[in-house]
Formats: sequence, structure tokens, C-alpha cells
Amino acid sequence: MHGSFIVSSGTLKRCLAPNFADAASTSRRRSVRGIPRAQQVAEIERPALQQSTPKKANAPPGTPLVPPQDLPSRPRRNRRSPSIREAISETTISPANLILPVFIHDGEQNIPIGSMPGVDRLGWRHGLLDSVAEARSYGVNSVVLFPKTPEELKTPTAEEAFNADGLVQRSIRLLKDRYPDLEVYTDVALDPYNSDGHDGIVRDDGVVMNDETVEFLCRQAVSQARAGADCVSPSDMMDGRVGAIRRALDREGFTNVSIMAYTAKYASAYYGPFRDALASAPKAGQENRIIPKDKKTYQQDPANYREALREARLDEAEGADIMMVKPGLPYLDIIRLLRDNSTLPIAAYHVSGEYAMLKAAAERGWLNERDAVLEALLSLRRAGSDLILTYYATQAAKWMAGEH
Ligand SMILES: NCc1[nH]cc(CCC(=O)O)c1CC(=O)O
Repeated sequence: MHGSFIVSSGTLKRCLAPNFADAASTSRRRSVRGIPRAQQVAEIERPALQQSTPKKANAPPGTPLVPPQDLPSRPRRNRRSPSIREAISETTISPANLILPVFIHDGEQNIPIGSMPGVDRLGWRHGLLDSVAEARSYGVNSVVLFPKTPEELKTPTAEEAFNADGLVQRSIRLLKDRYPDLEVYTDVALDPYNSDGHDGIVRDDGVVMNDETVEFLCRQAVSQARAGADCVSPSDMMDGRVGAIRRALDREGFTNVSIMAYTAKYASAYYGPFRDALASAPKAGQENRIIPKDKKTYQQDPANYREALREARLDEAEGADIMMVKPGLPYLDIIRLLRDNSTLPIAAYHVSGEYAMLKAAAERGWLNERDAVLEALLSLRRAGSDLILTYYATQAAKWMAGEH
């Protein structure tokens, strides 16, 4: 193995650093009249270094300690073998970092989702239990639940969200009954239950009402906690909801239930396949009512960076246990921003559109799916996230275990 790295220094200079080698030999040959060569290098090429570098006792005055052409910087030495690369690898990822989002419906069959090949709406009993069992067998022990609500149960005020016997509440009980050590996360927002397709309650004039919505979110979070959820995750982006939910949970005795806040959630085009999966996109307006066609009055503008820090300070002060950035790859700078400005764990949501892009390219043979997915997830970790929500969770854990 080492043999492959033994190349004559002349060849190395020609192959790897032709410009550097040329520059070094030219400077040696060049002579400036009346000045000794060592001094020429020192005075002409490195005046600043000459002043600050300590000198060997017996070296002539003006001799730089390390003439630059004799100590070329070669970062490739630290990449030359798998052992050295592994030894100095800065970022790791393991199945324990992953949270699997699952779509569930109130039926028995698993139903494929067109824009997310490989992901199904799971039958809430067997499909869900099987999927969780498989994830756990590869070390993924966290799930977050997203329900597909039948249209007839949706209302403008989304009461189904806190039905004690609703699909999510039943599914939490089923999961915690079977796997008490499973970490069950829930989504807190009204969109899967709201006939208008918004995360909050829409007034007739089209305003998504903040404080009224927060009251409903508190009831939703408490009902999920009562069913056994370990962590509730407000994804609605209403103001003040983290503090209100914290107080509501504590008042009901759920001081151990945590809150993973969607802190910096952007009004993104990358949620398209998710809204297909749940039929939860904003609905068209009606004659007597205005319904906003997008979520820009509550989700953040993709152009904004500082705003994420403002949201993070609020969520932290209001008692969030984990802060999330969403989507993932297009927002690596925001993950890093939060990481550097908080001591809380940071989560990243590798969303449905990111999954769909990778799948589509892989299906066409344009990307190596395994390598591209693991690189994407590693990048989310490198940017500073502790947890990653990804539809690839089980598959990625399989790849990490060396399976195909
Ligand atoms: N509050 C709803 C919610 N929770 C998670 C996602 C998107 C997740 C994904 O795209 O994978 C959305 C969609 C939205 O805000 O419209």
C-alpha cells in the first residue's frame, strides 16, 4: 500500500505542484546583484516572516528558519489512506441521530405516495408497527407521526386534532404499549385537520389568527401527551406557541414531555410531496371566504437569515428543549447559525422534497443513491445538527450497517 505513494520528488513536483515547483526553482536561480541569495529570499520574498521568525543560533543573519520552498504544504498527506482519513474524520453519523417521519391513515393497507417512491401512508395498526419494528432493528428508535385525516373529519377549527380517540392518539398508545422505550414525537399544527389546509385557524377575511390558534395547539399538544407522546413538535409557526404549550403541559402534569420547536421553518417549495401525502395543501378560496394560497404570513421568508436568530431566542426563552431548522440542505447556514448561538440540541428536517429529488435522480441512474443520501445526511450533521428527521432513516441505517 505504501508503495503506491513512493514517487520520485521530481515526478511529484511535476505531477502535483508544477507551479509551485517552478516558482521555487526560479526564485533559487534568480539573482539580485550585490545581495547574498539567502538574504534575497528573506528580504525580497518574506520580509514580514523574517522579522517574526526566531533564528537558529549559528545561521547567518537574515536566514529564514523555514524557507517556504523547502516546506511545501501538502494537505493530501492527511488523506493518503483510509486509516488516516478515518482517524481525523471530524463528523460522525449514526442511526441514533435519526428520526423517522411516518404517514399513517385510518385503514389497514399501506398506500404508496406517488411523489415519494418507497414511502407509504401506513395502515395505522400493522403497517405502522412493522415499519417501526424494522427501524428499531437498525437502531432508529425515534418516530414522528403525521396523520392523513379523512376529508369528512376536517373542519375550519380542526377539532379532530385533539380528539382523545383520534388517529394520532390511538397510534401513540399502540406504539408506546408495544415499545415503551420508543421515542414518539408528534406534530403540533392544525393543517392535517383543517378544512382550509392551514396550520392555524383562518378568519373569513383570510387572516390566519394567532392567539386563537395557539389555544387550539395547546389542547392538541396536551391530548397527544395524554396519549403518551414523549415529545411534541409545534410546526405551525404561530407566535408564542412554545411558551403557551409548555405552560399547558406543565399545568396538566406533563413536565417530562419535551418540546421540539420548529424554530426556523421556511415557507418552502420543498414541502410539496408531504402535502400530496396528506392532502393538506391550502384549499381554494370560496365565495364568502378568503383562504390564503400559501403560508407566507407565518412561515419564514427563504431570503431571511437574522430572523431565524430572533425566532431561536424566543423559542429558547419560552422553554423549547430542541430547536429545528426546516428544510435541511438548502438551509445549512441556518443550522450553523443556531448551533453557534444556542446550547440546545439542534434538529434538521430533511424534508419530502429533498427526499423526492434524490429518489428521482437515483431512479434515473443519475446519482448513486446510497452515496448521495449519506453525504446529504452527513452534511446536515457537519452544519451542526444533532438530530435529523429523514424519510431515509431506516434505509440510511441499513447502509450504515453495511447492507444494501
Ligand atoms: N405543519 C405541517 C408540516 N409539518 C411538516 C411539514 C413538511 C414536511 C416535509 O415536507 O417533509 C409540514 C408541511 C407544511 O408546513 O406545509
